[in-house]
Amino acid sequence: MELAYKENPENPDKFFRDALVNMMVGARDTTSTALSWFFWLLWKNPITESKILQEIKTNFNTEDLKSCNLFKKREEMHKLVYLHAALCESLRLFPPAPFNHKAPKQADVLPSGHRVGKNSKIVLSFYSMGRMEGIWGKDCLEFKPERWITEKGGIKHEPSYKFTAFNAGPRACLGKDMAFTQMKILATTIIHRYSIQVVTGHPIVPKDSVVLEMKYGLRIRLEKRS
Ligand code: HEM
Repeated sequence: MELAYKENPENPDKFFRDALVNMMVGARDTTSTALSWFFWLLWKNPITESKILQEIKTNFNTEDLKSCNLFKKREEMHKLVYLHAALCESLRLFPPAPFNHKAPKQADVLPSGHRVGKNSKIVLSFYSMGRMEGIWGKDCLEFKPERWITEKGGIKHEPSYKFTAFNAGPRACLGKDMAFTQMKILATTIIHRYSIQVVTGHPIVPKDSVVLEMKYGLRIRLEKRS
């Protein structure tokens, strides 16, 4: 975008349009898609939901919970280890950016020994990588937030070349921290007030698209917690 602006400084409208579309697709659509899959997985895994609810109640006092005055300090965000783990697990199984592609500037040999020609394109399927037994183990298809938690109860950090939802290397997502912040605020605010019930019979199917949205959306009923 910076390059586009420098090459064409007399047309700032195009620059701002591109910046805006970039943010809408790269920041808004990815985060909202991640949350749809997350809430669907919670509905399918009520034990995970109750563990998150318990974690919220343990870490916030009743007054703050009632007034939604939740994240006054950034450190509060790091207390919700189980919620963080459940979000990572959801992003592993349903990465909002399900694939990426790269092209070499010149013919090269990959560390694996594969030769790539100047005009080749390498397609990386982040969706498949998140479900490969060789990468995540025998239980790779199970939704298991525990895999992200260390024996000492902290977050287990996985290398970005393994957990690829935010891409890896120099073009990795710049908004990763902001995305987690937004998802945690939203998830905490909703989960401590409501239980999400997916409408019976509503089909949940991934859309064949650059952003892994739900083809028919997520139709839900909110049940207020007592
Ligand atoms: C769950 C939410 C998100 C996911 C899964 C995600 C994922 C990604 C991925 C896979 C890329 C690499 C795209 C490519 O190479 O073609 C990327 C790039 C980027 N993301 Fe995110 N993103 C998320 C949220 C956000 C948010 C909230 C922001 C900003 C507030 C953001 C800003 C960016 C930017 C600026 C880049 C381009 C980085 C570069 O090319 O140097 N993202 N993101």
